[in-house]
Amino acid sequence: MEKKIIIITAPSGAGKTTIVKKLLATMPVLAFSISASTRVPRANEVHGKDYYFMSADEFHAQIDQDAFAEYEMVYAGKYYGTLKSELARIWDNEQIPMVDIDVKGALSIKEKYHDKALTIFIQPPSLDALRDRLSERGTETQASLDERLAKARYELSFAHEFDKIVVNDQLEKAYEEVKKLVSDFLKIS
Ligand SMILES: Nc1ncnc2c1ncn2[C@@H]1O[C@H](COP(=O)(O)OP(=O)(O)OP(=O)(O)O)[C@@H](O)[C@H]1O
Ligand SMILES: Nc1nc2c(ncn2[C@@H]2O[C@H](COP(=O)(O)O)[C@@H](O)[C@H]2O)c(=O)[nH]1
Repeated sequence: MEKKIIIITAPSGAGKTTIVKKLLATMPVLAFSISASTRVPRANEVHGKDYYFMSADEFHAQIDQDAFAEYEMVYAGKYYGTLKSELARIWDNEQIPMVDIDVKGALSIKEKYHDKALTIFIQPPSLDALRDRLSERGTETQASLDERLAKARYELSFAHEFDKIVVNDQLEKAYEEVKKLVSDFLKIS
């Protein structure tokens, strides 16, 4: 099987994880690429399912071993990275990695795998909608919300660096659009 990769990126709160979860539920050929992160797990998050949670020392040891396809310090001094071993695990399983990462990380991984990658930028309808979604998700403090919104303004300017832009105004419509892009890319119906 050809080693393809799908990269979904967006500012925090745009809805990429929601769309990715819906795709994973209907397209068994896709597998979620579990990132490594030094952030604290949220309630209900599971090590080895949502993230490989690591201490900063463990993460740095992985950097020293050149274990990452990409990594970034994304928020609040916390590192997030895509492990090469995770991509290999998914390809070995005859599946396609679905990589849900921040904009800078997506630009570097696109550079690395450009010949086999489909990159999709999920665009929120507005910054106000982004603020509302992050507030309603209930995961952020005022400080982390401000940090994510400030970064979103910058990230939105990179939308055109990606293969496709999908506006997530109505979830179902955005999901169907992404599903069609992925199906066309993988040549499956
Ligand atoms: N089209 C939509 N309309 C309204 N709410 C939405 C829509 N899409 C997603 N949401 C909600 O917005 C919130 C943020 O979505 P989600 O967690 O998927 O964003 P994200 O881009 O993955 O964020 P992060 O990068 O922080 O992980 C969630 O509570 C989700 O249910
Ligand atoms: N560059 C990378 N960014 C990643 C990776 N895994 C997740 N992320 C992005 O981090 C933010 C914050 O996530 P949260 O779970 O704390 O809300 C979000 O934009 C993720 O997409 C990664 O491996 N590399």
